[in-house]
Amino acid sequence: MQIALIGCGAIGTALLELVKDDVGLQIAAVVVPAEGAEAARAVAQRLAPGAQVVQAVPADGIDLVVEAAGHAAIEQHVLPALRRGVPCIVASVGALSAAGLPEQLEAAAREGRTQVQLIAGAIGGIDALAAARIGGLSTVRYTGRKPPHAWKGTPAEQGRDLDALANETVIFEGTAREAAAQFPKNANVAATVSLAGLGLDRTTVRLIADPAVRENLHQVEAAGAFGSFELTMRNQPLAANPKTSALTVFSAVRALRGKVAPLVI
Ligand SMILES: NC(=O)C1=CN([C@@H]2O[C@H](COP(=O)(O)OP(=O)(O)OC[C@H]3O[C@@H](n4cnc5c(N)ncnc54)[C@H](OP(=O)(O)O)[C@@H]3O)[C@@H](O)[C@H]2O)C=CC1
Ligand SMILES: O=C([O-])CC(=O)C(=O)O
Repeated sequence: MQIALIGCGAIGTALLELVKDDVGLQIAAVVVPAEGAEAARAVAQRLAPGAQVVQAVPADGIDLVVEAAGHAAIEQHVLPALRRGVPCIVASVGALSAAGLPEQLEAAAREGRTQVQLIAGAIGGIDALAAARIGGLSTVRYTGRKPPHAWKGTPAEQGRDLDALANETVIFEGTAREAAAQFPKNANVAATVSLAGLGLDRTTVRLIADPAVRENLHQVEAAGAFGSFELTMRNQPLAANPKTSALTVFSAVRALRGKVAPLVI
């Protein structure tokens, strides 16, 4: 299977490392902005020597796209690929918080007679939540807790010095839609939990900067006709990007391998 990888940052690089010896998965293209091409070329040379580094998904010869780039890449690269009939795996699930984008993705996939797959990424329990939704859910609450430095470059910095935080601090409370829009690099999980469960506007979200934690913690509490569950993930962050959990990479690789494996779980 010939694959185009969109993004060659923390997730993209770790993904290339993991799939470099997978016989059925050939990375044919790495798609990055022009400014990032030189750095991506150095990574590709080492981990995917057969790949071309380009600014758009090649129009021909690609069987599958995997996105690990950021919200803007969905409109820029994923929608056109879907319309051409290329299936896409998406990590930047928070992009679907933009009004109309879920419908656009569905329309593009329908036009191309293909599918877009949103990965679970840094969170577990998505299978249980999506199944529970069929019986009816009453509440879904998500709490994301990361060390203060993981919130740098986000609205969490407004009015506070993250380096000086002595106690856990709630930096956001609201809906999953608001969280995903305001924290595009930190609240994709909030969007994923909501899309699998009660939706972007009925899922309540709390985001916390906590100097007492080293891992990225994700907690989901859900209740409905199925019963209830509470889930806590204590994810190791990637060294290359403390905002991103290593599990996100494993989740993307699992999705890729699931496309070629004879038995899938
Ligand atoms: N579902 C989940 O659980 C999670 C999802 N994510 C999503 O994954 C994304 C990537 O994470 P991570 O690898 O840690 O981020 P990085 O910032 O380390 O890497 C992002 C990469 O994407 C490239 N890029 C940015 N914009 C575009 C674009 N429009 N088209 C093509 N390439 C682009 C960047 O290039 P350059 O450096 O040149 O800008 C860089 O190579 C996050 O932004 C987030 O949306 C992250 C964590 C969890
Ligand atoms: O990787 C993580 O821990 C989660 C994350 O950044 C996100 O939800 O966007």
